[in-house]
Amino acid sequence: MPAFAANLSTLFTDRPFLDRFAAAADAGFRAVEFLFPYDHPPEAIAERLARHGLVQVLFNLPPGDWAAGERGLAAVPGRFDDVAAGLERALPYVAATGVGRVHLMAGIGERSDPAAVSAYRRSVEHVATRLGERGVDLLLEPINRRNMPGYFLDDYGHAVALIRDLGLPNLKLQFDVYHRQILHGDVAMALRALLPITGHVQVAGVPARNEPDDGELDHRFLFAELDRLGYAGHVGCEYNPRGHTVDGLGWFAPYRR
Ligand SMILES: O=C(O)C(=O)[C@@H](O)CO
Ligand SMILES: [Mg+2]
Repeated sequence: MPAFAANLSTLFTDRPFLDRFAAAADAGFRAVEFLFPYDHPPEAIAERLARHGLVQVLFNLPPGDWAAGERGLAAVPGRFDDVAAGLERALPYVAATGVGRVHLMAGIGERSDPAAVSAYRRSVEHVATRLGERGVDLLLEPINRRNMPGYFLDDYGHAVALIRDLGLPNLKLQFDVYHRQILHGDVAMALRALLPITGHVQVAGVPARNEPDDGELDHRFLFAELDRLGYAGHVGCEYNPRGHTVDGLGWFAPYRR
């Protein structure tokens, strides 16, 4: 049975961020992930993890100025220094939480633009190398453009080619089942092919991005498939609940440990 992580940026959002750790633990989760921790000191997050016996499995490196529309800077030409500074800003959170993997967002840009392609490669290589010195994985996540208009990395082929080409042992794919289905479909076959380079899996129903029991995919089949494939990581529950988070956790009951 796969282990599940509550995404605290999308679940339990009826309470302040730091109170979501308790809610996740009370609901039976043993692990959490979230998008960004940077509004809170690293020690405050570490304290909540310890208090509730939770493992931190993932968060994102700083994305630039989100309010201004930035969605990461890795593929934005001329912003390498900001990417490097973002990594330094994140390192105290990596140390405090003990997280084993972080996601680097690519940003807005075109894969047909050679300057963006080479900026992305340079950023990814730098950040992965620095994280590798600390035993931390760097993840790249293809994201569909309906949810994130203009996002550079909206293609599995591009992500996989870069991961294979750089050949860094700690550089891996963030396989978000929701985005995969919207971008390319063929989810189970892609899991089979890409599991060796997959560092994290996330899930949501398609197309509404609600609970995984909702929509066109059979979540029970996919979770069993992850077992058959020997996936040893976590599945991040990155969905927007239909109502109150706890009321929608019926799908989770058979997987609670
Ligand atoms: O949008 C998603 O899907 C994510 O996983 C976010 O972490 C994007 O950063
Ligand atoms: Mg995701």
